[in-house]
Amino acid sequence: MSNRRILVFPSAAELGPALARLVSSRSRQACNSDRQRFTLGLSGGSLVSLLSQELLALPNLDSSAWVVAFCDERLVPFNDAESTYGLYKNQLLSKMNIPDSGILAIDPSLPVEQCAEDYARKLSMNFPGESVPVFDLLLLGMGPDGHTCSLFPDHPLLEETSKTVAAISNSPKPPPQRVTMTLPVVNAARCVAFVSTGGSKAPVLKQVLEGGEGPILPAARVAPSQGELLWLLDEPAAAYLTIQVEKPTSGTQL
Ligand SMILES: O=C1O[C@H](COP(=O)(O)O)[C@@H](O)[C@H](O)[C@H]1O
Repeated sequence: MSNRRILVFPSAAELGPALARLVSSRSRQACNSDRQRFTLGLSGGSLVSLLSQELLALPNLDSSAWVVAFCDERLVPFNDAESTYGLYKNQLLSKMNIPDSGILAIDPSLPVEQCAEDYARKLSMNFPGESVPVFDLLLLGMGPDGHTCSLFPDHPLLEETSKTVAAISNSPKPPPQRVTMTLPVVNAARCVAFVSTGGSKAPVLKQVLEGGEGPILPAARVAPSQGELLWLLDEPAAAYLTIQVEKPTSGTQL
């Protein structure tokens, strides 16, 4: 896996600024390319506060040409504490200069299957000419069970090949109803970066990154076909790894 890099920071406090530099550098690259815009997919969970805090600390971050979508979303009203969009709206998006038309959120008033179809339509309209949307950067998290987006171990959605967005009604992690990007979208991205911190992730990270006897977990199925794959970890999360990792310094290119 030559396009995979595993970067281990002493703590989340050191990882955070590097994550912000990654977003900012990929934004610059994309906005300066023929595409003239930066397409970013966000995940929920522990990423929300870390990313929000670090991006807002960057001086002069121009997000006027950003298109932001959500790698997965929980089917709850936006004012529910479980709404990923709601959390980002309060903590980050309301403080940036992204045009409203550049924020692609689900319609939580719809039944879950229709909500997934509606969200797939929104993605498709914003990626004209692409049968599978190709994002510049997808930021992913991973649960202690190895799930990423709302793709859970042993779930049939892992085998989805025709839809870009799928509905799930029986998520083992509450809330049960969610919509999620599928693996074809994740693996089409130009860059996918996982962010994983804390000792509770150490056992599953070993299984995902080093393999072994167990089943192939959802996060281990993320392997962008043309793009790069970055794992940004802190030392507690990386504690059980025996493979070679990078220990970044302030000069490390991301
Ligand atoms: O439920 C979810 O969990 C994953 C992992 O979250 P974390 O709090 O363990 O980092 C997250 O990436 C996903 O977006 C979310 O819906």
